[in-house]
Amino acid sequence: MELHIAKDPVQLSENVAAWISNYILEVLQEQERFSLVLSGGSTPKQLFALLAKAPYQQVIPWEKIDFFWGDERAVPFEDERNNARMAFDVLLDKVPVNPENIHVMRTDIPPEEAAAAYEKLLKSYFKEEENTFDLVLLGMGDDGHTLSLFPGLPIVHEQKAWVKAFFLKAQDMYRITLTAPVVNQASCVLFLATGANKSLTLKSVIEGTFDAEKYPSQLIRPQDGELHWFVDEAAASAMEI
Ligand SMILES: O=C(O)[C@H](O)[C@@H](O)[C@H](O)[C@H](O)COP(=O)(O)O
Repeated sequence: MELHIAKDPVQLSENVAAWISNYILEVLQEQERFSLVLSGGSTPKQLFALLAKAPYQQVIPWEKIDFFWGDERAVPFEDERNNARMAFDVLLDKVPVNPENIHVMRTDIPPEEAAAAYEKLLKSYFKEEENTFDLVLLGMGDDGHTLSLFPGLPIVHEQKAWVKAFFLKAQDMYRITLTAPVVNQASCVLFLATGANKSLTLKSVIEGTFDAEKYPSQLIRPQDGELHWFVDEAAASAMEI
């Protein structure tokens, strides 16, 4: 695991944008297409906005990227809580992407059907490849959740399925989410976390003993890939380093 600490959220977004852009260009020297998983939540918004502007808008070969999502709130696309909607508003509507390469988790059909359809899509996209996504962007909630893997829920123990839907009582909505097993087959996973309100949880996730039931973010350990945490000083403030 590699930890990158930035001064504040602005510097963090700048560092991550530069890092991602280099990584995409490097990987595309070896292969034709790049698979990228976008995250929801508020932290990546600033990053997406940067990527939509110069120099990244011009430098990144957007047409070679296949876009996926880590999780989705089962609300209509028009609803501002919809993760895909945020990515379109801030990034995808502003860069030269091919709509055919954007793979949203559908919210216009029952959540279980959407999860099954997404799993089918991923299995056919990755076929027999050893690794799945080239890059997965993730966020971490104050409670240690990532994706829609919330503390204490059965989804945390999923070993087999790549995508699952379930009703999240606490938010009175269905969630559709990738599971830890499919993310752990990715070539590279990058967590973004900012703010003092995440500091104690971040310390437990990174430096504490393994307790995935309590801190689902600990489930993310790519078997054969890289794991990077990009955090700001406030989020890192409780850690030993
Ligand atoms: O749809 C979601 O809610 C997420 O994808 C979720 O896992 C998110 O990444 C974290 O909750 C962090 O969110 P913030 O960046 O808003 O703190």
